[in-house]
Amino acid sequence: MGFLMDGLDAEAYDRTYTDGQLIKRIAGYFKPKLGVVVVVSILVVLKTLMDTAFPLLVSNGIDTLVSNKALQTAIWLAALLLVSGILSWVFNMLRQWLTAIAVGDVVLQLRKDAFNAVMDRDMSFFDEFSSGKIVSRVTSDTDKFATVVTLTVNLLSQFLLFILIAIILFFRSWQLALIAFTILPAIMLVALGFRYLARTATQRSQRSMGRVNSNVQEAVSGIIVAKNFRQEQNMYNDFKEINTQAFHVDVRSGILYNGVFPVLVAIANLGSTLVIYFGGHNVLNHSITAGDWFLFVQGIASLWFPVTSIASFWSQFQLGLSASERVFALLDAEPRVHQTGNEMVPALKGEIEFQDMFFSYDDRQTVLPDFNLKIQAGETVAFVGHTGAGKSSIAKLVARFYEYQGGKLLIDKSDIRSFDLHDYRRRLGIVPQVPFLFSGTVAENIRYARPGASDAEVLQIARQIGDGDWIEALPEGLETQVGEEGKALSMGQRQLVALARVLLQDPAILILDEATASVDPLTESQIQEGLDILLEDRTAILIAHRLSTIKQADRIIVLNRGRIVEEGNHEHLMRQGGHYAHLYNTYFRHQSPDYKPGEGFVEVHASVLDEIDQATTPQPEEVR
Ligand SMILES: Nc1ncnc2c1ncn2[C@@H]1O[C@H](COP(=O)(O)OP(=O)(O)OP(=O)(O)O)[C@@H](O)[C@H]1O
Repeated sequence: MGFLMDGLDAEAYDRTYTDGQLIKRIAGYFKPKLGVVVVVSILVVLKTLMDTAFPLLVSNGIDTLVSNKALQTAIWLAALLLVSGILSWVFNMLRQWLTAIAVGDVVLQLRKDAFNAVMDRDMSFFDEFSSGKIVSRVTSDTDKFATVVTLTVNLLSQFLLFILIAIILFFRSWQLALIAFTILPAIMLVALGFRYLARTATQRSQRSMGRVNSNVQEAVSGIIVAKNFRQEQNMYNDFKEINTQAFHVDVRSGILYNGVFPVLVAIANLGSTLVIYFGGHNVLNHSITAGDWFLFVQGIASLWFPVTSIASFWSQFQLGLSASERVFALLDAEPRVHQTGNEMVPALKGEIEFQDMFFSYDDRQTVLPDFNLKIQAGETVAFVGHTGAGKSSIAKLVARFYEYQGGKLLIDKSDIRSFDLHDYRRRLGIVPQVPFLFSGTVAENIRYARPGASDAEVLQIARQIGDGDWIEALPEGLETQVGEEGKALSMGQRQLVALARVLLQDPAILILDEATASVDPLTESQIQEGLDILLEDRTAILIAHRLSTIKQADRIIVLNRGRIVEEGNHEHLMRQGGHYAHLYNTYFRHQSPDYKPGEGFVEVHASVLDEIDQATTPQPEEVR
């Protein structure tokens, strides 16, 4: 398919299931609805019987009328046709109604399972897969799953009709039935060949739609940046390319789907021609009756109808089948973080120890080659270092968001892998660099840490930070709506809410990825006060960007390319004239209260400067 199909390959966590496996899995979802499934099956049989009755009644009616030309027979025939027509309609309606209810319930369950699966995935999963694609798996793919089930019920009903009519035709005249069936191999060949082509076309079509979705989602999320850099046209160009690809994929699928139907109808018509010709002959030489001939002409149309109509809704069927495949692949995705036990973590002192840790996100780059560090319970440790040194990665490992490949991580001397993760994370407070708030009020967001907390507790916690002045500044105090992702609050206010939230949680270990965004001096001092309270009596890992926070730490760890190059407190490290002194000159000097441009540099040893120069020169990628 060439460049047109670029980017439409399967995701790393996609699996290929056989149709049999998929149908078995779908059937599994219907197990709790066995009662409804049985009733629907009975209704399908009843409706099919009523549909079969029509050609049978007319055929027998013709023969009866030929031998006994009574008006009463015609009236009876019409009445029976009417009754069978009405019953067929009633059975069909009930079947559709019950199927819709059962399928609706199953989709509800499937969507819950898909959502839970997404919630359970490790952070590496979200790094690898765009939110747009994940969203479409939980929403539209589960909907398409419903389509496949409804179509399967229709298909079953049509095949039942096929079998019943075939049996009747063979009973009436096996010779004519054999003639009618000569076209079966050709029809099967085309239908089966099409089935494989349709599967590929449908998967491509879904993937291209997934690309369109994630592109739109990313464009909307990053609109501020795009506008700021006047990149609207480039974004439009990217979208145009992806959208055009989706168009080409759809056109190809359309040609395939619409091309096969006329071929099947032509073959079926050939069968009808044969039946009309040989049937006519048989009537003339009295080997079958006129009624039988009618039955064949009428029956043959119904006979091939299921096979040809499969082709017409095969596209939807395939769409549903590959959507189910994508949903099941999401449910079955292997976790990357492996726990060896599920010990409960009732309380923690907060001692953290990295032993010979080796960590990389992927096989392209090593982040921590051989990391050793012991953080005492209650200690506040600030990590500093150039961007990409591995500071956040260390915090993410303590939060057990990612799997490490070598060494050990001990919490209170127990292997982190032995913990029940949900329980462990309850002892962990995380303040991310960009605090995320959920739509709702400020109070609801603070209460997120402990849903059972009373209004008074929330208020008391909020007042601990900056004497509660920040709450007074909010238009409706704690009842102020924060807007989507907290966008109705200033960045400083969002940070204060995030601090209050962790304060309410009262964790044993605090991880603070300090915001780089500058806030006004008043908010800064409020945040600092909040931090003072937060850091008391708990272990804290600070990914520090503010000089004031760094100075608060008991120990500063200077990282360079995943290795500890210096450690100590601010004064000690400043005197050393090493990496920290260099970082101070570069990042922190201007935050000093007595900062004057061009002044206040501390001396850095020439050997350290050389080392830094070498480190910043691009090196071949380091991979273990
Ligand atoms: N999710 C990820 N997938 C792959 N590589 C990653 C991921 N997150 C970080 N990295 C890489 O790991 C290395 C360490 O990143 P990390 O975020 O730990 O650095 P940092 O010291 O916290 O930097 P900063 O101060 O800029 O946040 C970097 O080279 C980065 O590109």
